[in-house]
Amino acid sequence: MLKMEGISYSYHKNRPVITDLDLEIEAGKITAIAGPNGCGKSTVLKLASRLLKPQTGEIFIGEKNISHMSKRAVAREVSMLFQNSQIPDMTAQRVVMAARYPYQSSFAGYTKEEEEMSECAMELTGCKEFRHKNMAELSGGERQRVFLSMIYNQDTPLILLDEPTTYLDIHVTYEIMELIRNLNKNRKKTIVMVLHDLNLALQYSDSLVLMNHGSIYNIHTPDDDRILESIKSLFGIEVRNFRDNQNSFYCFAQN
Ligand SMILES: Nc1ncnc2c1ncn2[C@@H]1O[C@H](COP(=O)(O)OP(=O)(O)OP(=O)(O)O)[C@@H](O)[C@H]1O
Repeated sequence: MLKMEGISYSYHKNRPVITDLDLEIEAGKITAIAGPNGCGKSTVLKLASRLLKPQTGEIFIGEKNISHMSKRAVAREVSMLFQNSQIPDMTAQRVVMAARYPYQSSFAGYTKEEEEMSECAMELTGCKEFRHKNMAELSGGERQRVFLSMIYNQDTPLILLDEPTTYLDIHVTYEIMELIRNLNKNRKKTIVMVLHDLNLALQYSDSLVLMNHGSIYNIHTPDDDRILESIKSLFGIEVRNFRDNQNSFYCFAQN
C-alpha cells in the first residue's frame, strides 16, 4: 500500500533527520510507529503525505509515485491527522465538510451525497451535538473527534495519524482508538499511527515499527516476545511483559 524506498531528508543542510529509510506498509493493516523523541517519526508521516519532499528516494501509494501526483490527487489517497494541529477558526461542522475539498471542482458547492457523508462522519464520531460550536470552544477530546470525523469524511484508503491520543484521558483515549479500529475493520482503511504509548500500540496494531536516528530499528508483530529486547536496547530501560486471557501482550517498565 505504502512503500518508501531509500528515503533521506534534512530540514537543514548536512543535518539529516531521515537516512536511507526503507519502509513497506501492508494494505488493510494497522501499523504503529514508535521510537525515542526526535528520531523522525513525524517526519516520516509528513513525507508519506507529501507535505515534505525527500531529498533522495521514492514514495509509492499503491503503484503511484506520489512525487508525480497533484496535491489533490494525493489528498484523495492519503489523509493525515497532525500532532498539535492548529485550531481552525470555524465550526466543527465546517471543518468536517472541508475534508471533501480533494473531490470538488472549483466553484461547485457540496453535493447532497457529500452532505450525507459529512452527517454520517459526524454521527459515527459523536460530533453532532457540538457541530455548531467553534473549534476553539471545544475540549481536547471533542476537537480530536472532529479531526477524526474529518478523516472519515476525506475517505482515503491510507490514513496517517500522528499521536492521535496525546493529552486525552484514558476513557477518551480508548474511544478514539476504537474509532480508529473501526476505520480499519469496517471501512478497510490502511492505518499508520505514531504512538508513544507502547501498550496502546501493541493492543491496536498488526505491526510495530521501531525507529531510531532516522532509520528503522526493528519491526515486530505485537505477539513477538523479542519486543522486550528491542525496547530495552532502544529506550535503555528494563521491561517485563504480561499476557492477559485474550493473550494480549503488554510491557511494563521495571524499577
Ligand atoms: N520544521 C522543522 N525544522 C527543523 N527541524 C525540524 C523540524 N521538524 C522537526 N525537526 C527536527 O527533526 C528531528 C525529527 O523530528 P520529528 O518531529 O520527526 O521526530 P519525532 O520522532 O516525531 O519526535 P517526537 O517523538 O518528539 O514527536 C528532530 O531533531 C527535530 O528537531
